[in-house]
Amino acid sequence: MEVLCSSEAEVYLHGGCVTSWKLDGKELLFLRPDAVFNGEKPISGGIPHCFPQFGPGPLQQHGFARNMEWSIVSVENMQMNPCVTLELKDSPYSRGMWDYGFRALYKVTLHKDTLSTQITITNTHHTPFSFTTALHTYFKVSTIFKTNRNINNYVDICIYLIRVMQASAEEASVKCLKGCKTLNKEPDPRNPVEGKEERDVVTFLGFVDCIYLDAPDELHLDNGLGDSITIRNTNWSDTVLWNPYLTMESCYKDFVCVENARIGEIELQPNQSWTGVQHLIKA
Ligand SMILES: O=P(O)(O)OC[C@H]1O[C@H](O)[C@H](O)[C@@H](O)[C@@H]1O
Repeated sequence: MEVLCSSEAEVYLHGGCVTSWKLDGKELLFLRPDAVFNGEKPISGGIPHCFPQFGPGPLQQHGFARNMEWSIVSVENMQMNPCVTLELKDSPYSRGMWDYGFRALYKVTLHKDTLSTQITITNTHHTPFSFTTALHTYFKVSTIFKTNRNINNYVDICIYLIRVMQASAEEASVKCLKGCKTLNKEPDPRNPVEGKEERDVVTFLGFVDCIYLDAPDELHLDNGLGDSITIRNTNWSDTVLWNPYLTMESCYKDFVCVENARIGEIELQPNQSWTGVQHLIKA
């Protein structure tokens, strides 16, 4: 997908995953170095789906939608903005894990400065079902710990200290979460610790795996690379921040996940639908 040569996006049918969003050639999403595109596992990076379970829970971590092949329903040009709609339906594979009929429609629209996604889940089963879900968006960032050299001499120490002093300009941060109730999944994801976010500006200075309940419908991400991205949503009530720190030593300095999520179960009656909209807007 491309808009007047200034913005581009890439979408894979495997997992219905947006893997790239570039403005003027600059990538704003992140693909982990362990990402593979052979269909053998979910694509690690971009905007993977978590459905029908955010997790942890009885199904595999983050559910099966990110493992499955989605299909194209339509490709349109909406007032010069390319738009692709993908579909995922239950199959013997999904029924083996979650025995319900469903239809997911995922519409991805690329505007000049905005990447918009709309997901609609419909219950096509004859009984109600419940699910949790998220868009597990990986953003490319810089953190203050990023240094391309080992700190082993006086010059390196000086460079490192200068970087730390410049941290406010160079590190990724998220604004607008102050006051939210938090469920910190560290140290035990199955028994999250309740709390409240007191910071105006949330940074990623170590391992982060935290749910923000009833988060605002607009957040601001500073990626530490000179870009400010507004994350606006409708119906995605919760937010999850994740950075794996040293558990992913090769790449933790280069991305953060800011995930629009529904942590509490959504129940759908037969033929009922739920829709969540996300806009990523480069300021
Ligand atoms: O490695 P994955 O299965 O993609 O999951 C990566 C992470 O996703 C979310 O942000 C969860 O809150 C984390 O608990 C989980 O570790």
